[in-house]
Amino acid sequence: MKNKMSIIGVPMDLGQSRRGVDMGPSAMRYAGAIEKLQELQIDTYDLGDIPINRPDQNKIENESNLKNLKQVSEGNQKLAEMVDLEIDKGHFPLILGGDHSIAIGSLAGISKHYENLGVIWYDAHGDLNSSETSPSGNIHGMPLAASLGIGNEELTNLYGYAPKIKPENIVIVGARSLDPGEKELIREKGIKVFTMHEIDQMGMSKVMQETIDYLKERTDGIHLSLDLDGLDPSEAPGVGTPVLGGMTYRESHLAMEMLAEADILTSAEFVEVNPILDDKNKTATVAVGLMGSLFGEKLK
Ligand SMILES: NC(=[NH2+])NCCC[C@H](N)C(=O)O
Ligand SMILES: [Mn+2]
Ligand SMILES: [Mn+2]
Repeated sequence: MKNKMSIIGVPMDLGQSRRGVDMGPSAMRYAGAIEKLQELQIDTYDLGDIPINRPDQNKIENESNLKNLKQVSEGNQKLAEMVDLEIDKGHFPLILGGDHSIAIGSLAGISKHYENLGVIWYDAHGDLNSSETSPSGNIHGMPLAASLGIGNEELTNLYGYAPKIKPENIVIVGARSLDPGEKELIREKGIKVFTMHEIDQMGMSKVMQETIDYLKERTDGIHLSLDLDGLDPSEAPGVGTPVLGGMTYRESHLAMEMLAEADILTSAEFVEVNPILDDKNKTATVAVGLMGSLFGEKLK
């Protein structure tokens, strides 16, 4: 892994309907994210937070059913530019969310640098909806589809090109809440998914080994998009869309340790930390602990 890391906060809460996830970057910084990285001898550049415009409450700004489309795409455009620039400098981008809609901007900025960007989507959800299939109109349920070039053009064509990624370069880990349209897309595109069922049956070690082996041979860079709701809500309660039966704290640390060991990541993001819904900043603290394992912290 690169030894220079750029931290980019994205205080975005407009991709879903529960306020507070905009404070995720602060919560993770407060939980010691920067200090943790410095402890690991990583040259850390904290670039602060990207400004996110608030919607004008007095006017309905778009005709589509996508909530806050304008502000979400504006924020993502800025994020894409910033990520792109940091990679140009040779830095590893670590993005702190914010709701998961920010993956649209992250991937837009990252993917320009790779022919075959791999994506590990660590999440209870597939985030493979489009305006046609979304049950909620929340853009945080759409970033993976948008990056595949599916959905509203303002999202799919963000940063001026589409698609950002290929279906065969994605691995979803921890899925347990998939909408009908998402299941159909997974089947149609042959997207690799390890649901909780497979994690229970195979064990996390085997799941991660297969994920690593699968992506290593077909990609030239790998982005980890880690949604804290991938973990069980008993261990990560501060999320807006919790789903029971998730990956444990230990399984998640093992996954991060295996990624560190394989040394395959070229960028990462931690999203959906909502300190308002949290229990004494527990979820942000878990996120920072996972960053430790992901970036090489050793137990002995
Ligand atoms: N990043 C997330 N937490 N996504 C949750 C998405 C929930 C649901 N599938 C939707 O599209 O509305
Ligand atoms: Mn999720
Ligand atoms: Mn998600």
